[in-house]
Amino acid sequence: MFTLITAGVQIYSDYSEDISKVDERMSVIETSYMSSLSRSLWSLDQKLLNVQMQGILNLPDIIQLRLNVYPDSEIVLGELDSNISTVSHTFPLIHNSEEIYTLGELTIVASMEGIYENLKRKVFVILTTQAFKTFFISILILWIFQYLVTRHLGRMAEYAQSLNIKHLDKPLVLDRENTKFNESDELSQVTNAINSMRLTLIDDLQKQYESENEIRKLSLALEQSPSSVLICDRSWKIEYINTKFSQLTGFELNDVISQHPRDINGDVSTQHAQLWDNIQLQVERVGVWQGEIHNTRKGGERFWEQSIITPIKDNEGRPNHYLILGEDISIRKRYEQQLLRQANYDILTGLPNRMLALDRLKLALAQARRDDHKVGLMFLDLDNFKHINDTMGHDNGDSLLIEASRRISSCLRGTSTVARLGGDEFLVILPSLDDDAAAEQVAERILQTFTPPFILTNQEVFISTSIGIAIYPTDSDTSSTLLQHADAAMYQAKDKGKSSFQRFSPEMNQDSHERLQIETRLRRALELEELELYYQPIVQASTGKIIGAEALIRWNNPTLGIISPDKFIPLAEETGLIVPIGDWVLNTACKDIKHWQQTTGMNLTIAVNVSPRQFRDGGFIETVNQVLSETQLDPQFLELEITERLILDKSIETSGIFKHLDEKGIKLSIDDFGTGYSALGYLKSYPFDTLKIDKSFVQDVIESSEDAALVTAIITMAHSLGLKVIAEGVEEAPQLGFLNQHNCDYAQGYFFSRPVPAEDFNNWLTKNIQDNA
Ligand SMILES: Nc1nc2c(ncn2[C@@H]2O[C@H](COP(=O)(O)O[C@H]3[C@@H](O)[C@H](n4cnc5c(=O)[nH]c(N)nc54)O[C@@H]3COP(=O)(O)O)[C@@H](O)[C@H]2O)c(=O)[nH]1
Repeated sequence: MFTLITAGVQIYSDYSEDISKVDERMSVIETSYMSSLSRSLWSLDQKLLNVQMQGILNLPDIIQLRLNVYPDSEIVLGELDSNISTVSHTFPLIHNSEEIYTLGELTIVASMEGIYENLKRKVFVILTTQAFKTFFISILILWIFQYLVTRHLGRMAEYAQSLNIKHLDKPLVLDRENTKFNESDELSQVTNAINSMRLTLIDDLQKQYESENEIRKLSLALEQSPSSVLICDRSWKIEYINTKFSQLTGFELNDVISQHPRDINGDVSTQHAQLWDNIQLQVERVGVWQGEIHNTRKGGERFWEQSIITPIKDNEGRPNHYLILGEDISIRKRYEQQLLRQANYDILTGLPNRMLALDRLKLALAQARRDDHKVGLMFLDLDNFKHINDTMGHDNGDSLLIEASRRISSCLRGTSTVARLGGDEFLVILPSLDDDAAAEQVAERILQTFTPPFILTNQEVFISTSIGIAIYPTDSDTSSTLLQHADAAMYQAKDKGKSSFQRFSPEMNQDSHERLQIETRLRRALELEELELYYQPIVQASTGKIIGAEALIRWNNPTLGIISPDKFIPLAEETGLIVPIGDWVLNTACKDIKHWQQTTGMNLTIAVNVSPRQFRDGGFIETVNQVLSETQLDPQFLELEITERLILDKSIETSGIFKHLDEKGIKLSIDDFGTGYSALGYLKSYPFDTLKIDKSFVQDVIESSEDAALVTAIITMAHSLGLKVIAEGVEEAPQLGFLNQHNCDYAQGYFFSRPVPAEDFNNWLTKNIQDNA
């Protein structure tokens, strides 16, 4: 097109040039001939006129001359062919003298044929050359375009066609060198665009893969969720249930699809409908509902479900689905009910426990206040229960408690409450009493029901109970004070000689207060360093030479003064405080005896008392090992004093502990021998080294022939079993004489020394060594 236009322009320009040549010729004729023609005409010189006109006619392209001579003659030269194109110019012929005369006019007709012929030729030549030129240039351009562009476009097209999800690994690379000139040309741009599209595609595919994985994972999680899952549409119509839901309820999707979750359990009660109205309202307003629903399985079985219901919101935050997560909590519910029962009832006896008893007491007091009645409160504690429990074992102890609770209950009216507070303590609440005497009558009846023996493993056992009574409103109008008063009265009854009841009187408060005070202060005695060890020497009976000492604890409280171990050890045992206290005693005693061994160079033994409660504590052996390793005391110089009570306590697995202690080389002695109730067979079965004759026998050994016989028998028996014998409570020389006479090995008592603080013991030790040197 461009070539055609330029060719057209060139042809037109040549044509215009040829035309202008004609015009030029005309103007040459005008300037060259017109004045001479005018003169020839003025002078009427026809010959010259003809010559001049012939001269004009001979000019190129001029084919005809028409000379109009005014007024009416005309001279025509040349032929005019009507088939050819002409152009004519007419020139006036003017004679310019003094006056101007227009003599005629000359019309010159020029043929255009030459011009047209010339034009045709030129058109042909131009078009032909242009066509060739265009053709070759086009070929060249096409080739260059093909080399530089088209083949790359083809490569791109081919790449784009082969581009699919599976073949995204190779980038598009053009078959050309990358130079700085082409690095940002269109092909590079397109290539980069395709490659970045490929990367975006890879990225998108990766994301799609990840999100598909995520969706798959989530849907698997939903499907395999241990909770039941139910999804409803925005109108609360079920759309989806997971496997757990089907397992839990027995319903398949077809059973429940499009139903409201409220309706699937078939409960048409208004209460159930109300619950679901509340659930929907709360979920829509608050965004979550949590609670327990009593549901029904397909088979009709009821179960408790813990549910969480939340909306699933769309991107605009509008709920478009609802998610119901459920968990079968029937077992937990049952367990809770059981716990509730356990929380309120004593498992062993089935009686109300302390918590429920206190509730009932408060209720009884409120009612009595309203009705202006009295309430009787009895605190019962079985006498010597601990001994039975320790000696006959816990199973027998349990049977005894069950039978005791049965006997107590049998003495009461239906409106009364008997509760077990723990251990061997019971509480009886007598509501709506008319007078104080009524409570005492009940107490009397209870005491009587304890008269017949209890049968424990075919053995008759006599057990009594001590009862403390407090009356509302006479003794107090609050439940806690009434309880304290009944407790104080019970202790008084025990002190009175057991198997009795005692009405509360204000003086009793003092005793129970004291007990409480001791307990509270004992808890802090260790950390306040109020405990101290006293040492009492143990000597060879024949020479009086020291062989060791017994560690005896003392409690020196700034407010209560020196408190005897008899008073606080039982309390420490009851409360469990004996474990940390016993650990402290063991550690201090081993440390002190190690010190005296080092200062005297003697192999002194330390005897330490161990309570059954310490044995029951799982960490006893570990504590002993740790103390020995910390104090570096050789185990053979530690003697643990164990009472018969421990041996007879079937609830403690003693033999393993004894075995371990024995293997370790630790000495074991049986303390207070003779005060126990049981057979002596155990002496053979346990690895004892020493037997300590109780001081009660030693003290009367001179006056009482029975005690003398007993002491003699014990020494003989112990020796026959390979045991050494220590006689405790030796206060007088005759007692020592008797013991020596009967070959008692060792002696301990005021005769030698009272238990004294460590410093005094150290002095005594030094003197004893000097005396026996
Ligand atoms: N579990 C622990 N029990 C301990 C510990 N320390 C002491 N106790 C026990 O407390 C009970 C009372 O002890 P205590 O008041 O120290 O009485 C001891 C001696 O003082 C006393 N004794 C010693 N010689 C005589 C004497 O000649 N006459 C006399 N009337 N009394 C004397 O005997 C008690 C020693 O008893 P025993 O242990 O049986 O050898 C007492 O049962 C201690 O066991 C402790 O750390 N842990």
